[in-house]
Amino acid sequence: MMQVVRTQALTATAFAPFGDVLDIDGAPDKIINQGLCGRFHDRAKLDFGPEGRAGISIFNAEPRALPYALNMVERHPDGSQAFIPMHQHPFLVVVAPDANGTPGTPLAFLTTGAQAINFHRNTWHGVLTPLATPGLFAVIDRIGPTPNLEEHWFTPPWEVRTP
Ligand SMILES: NC(=O)N[C@@H](O)C(=O)O
Ligand code: NI
Repeated sequence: MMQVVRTQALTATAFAPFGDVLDIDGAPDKIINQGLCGRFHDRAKLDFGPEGRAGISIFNAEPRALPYALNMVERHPDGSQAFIPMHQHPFLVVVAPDANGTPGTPLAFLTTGAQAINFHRNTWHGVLTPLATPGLFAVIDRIGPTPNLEEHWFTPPWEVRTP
């Protein structure tokens, strides 16, 4: 019997146990560039571990559609991972709490199109999941000597649906 998880709007508060939401909500921390730019300063907890370093990669991902079969979540024990869209389309962000080494009930968020996210180290999450073309993202994550990947496959998959 397939279990259903309903999408909800991404907010910094709801996402806080899992990571950071990067957006321009509220006033900027600094006004720079002769008053022509607001800087929302240092808004993500980046973590690349003692052996790793920061890397920026570009992901060009196939768009998915809702309802979405969530077959797998993964986590990166050695570092954080940020998804920064290079477009303004909402995308799907799935996370799950850890329950003694396996994921608990997943949560599914839809971004506004003007949000980026940063998963904290070792947070169960769905892989990058665009919902439109281009599925173009900058990804900031750990480059290092270890695999830095743990996967958990759901059988049966969860079904991600809008409310
Ligand atoms: N594997 C990879 O580079 N990306 C995944 O970690 C992901 O979360 O999409
Ligand atoms: Ni990942």
